[in-house]
Amino acid sequence: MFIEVDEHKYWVECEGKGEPLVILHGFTGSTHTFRFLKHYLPDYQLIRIDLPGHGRTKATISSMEKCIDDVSIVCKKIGLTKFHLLGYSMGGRTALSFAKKYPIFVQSLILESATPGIENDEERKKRIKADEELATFILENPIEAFVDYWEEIPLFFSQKHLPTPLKKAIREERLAQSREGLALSLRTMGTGTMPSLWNHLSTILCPVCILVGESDKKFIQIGEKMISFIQNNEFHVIKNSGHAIHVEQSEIFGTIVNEFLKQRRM
Ligand SMILES: C=C(O[C@H]1C=C[C@H](C(=O)CCC(=O)O)[C@@H](C(=O)O)[C@@H]1O)C(=O)O
Repeated sequence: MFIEVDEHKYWVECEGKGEPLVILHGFTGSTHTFRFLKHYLPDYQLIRIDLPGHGRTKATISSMEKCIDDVSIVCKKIGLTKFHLLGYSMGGRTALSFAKKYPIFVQSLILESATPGIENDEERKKRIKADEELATFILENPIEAFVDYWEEIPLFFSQKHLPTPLKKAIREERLAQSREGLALSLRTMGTGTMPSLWNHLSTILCPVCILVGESDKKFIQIGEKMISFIQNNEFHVIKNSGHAIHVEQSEIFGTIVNEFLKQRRM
């Protein structure tokens, strides 16, 4: 269904019964990304939202702040006052930003391969420049050229061993995104553009489950640093997986999420 927030229209998929879990996909993803999770979470109401620039959502977003404000209104409009929140990569950055600003909503937080942003000003400026160059590349080339590039970044090397049908499905989801939407996402909600949350992690008081892939060295380091600031946390390094654990180790991912949620019921 579409939920309107000002002039924006968010595509939201809701299914299942039980405690609510709001799920936020990653860059190039959509509500399709986590549809499989219903098989591992039969006792939950799953709410998947297409983030700005992705899927069927129509939102000329201006910032991460505006995105999480919109998400808060979407959740209120569908009757959610308290929910578990799961985010993957870009969705993890968004979930963390949301939990910092709207803690009253968040029963527990699950972060897959997520960063709280970039603390160092010089590093942040470099990332903003890199994301701008990527956004320009996306707009100046066919979507196939971007997806060809994106599939080859080191973060996804471990996906090369995946079964062909699964690789095909991931590629098709990426090809289905609009170039304008992806560029908008990078320019307005990118890792460098978003305000760094590093100095705010200690204010996150809800239970936090952090998952990273064994071969994703960058995000293992980020996760290990994050848990030193987050009071109530559990940290999982998933064997035989890279950045997209939910793809590479779906069963382990679903089992950990289900176990974590069962111990944090409302
Ligand atoms: C390449 C880096 O950052 C990008 C990688 C992962 C994030 C993501 O959401 C990818 C999801 C996917 O394609 O499966 C993306 C983001 O957070 O927006 C980052 O731009 C990196 O080395 O940090």
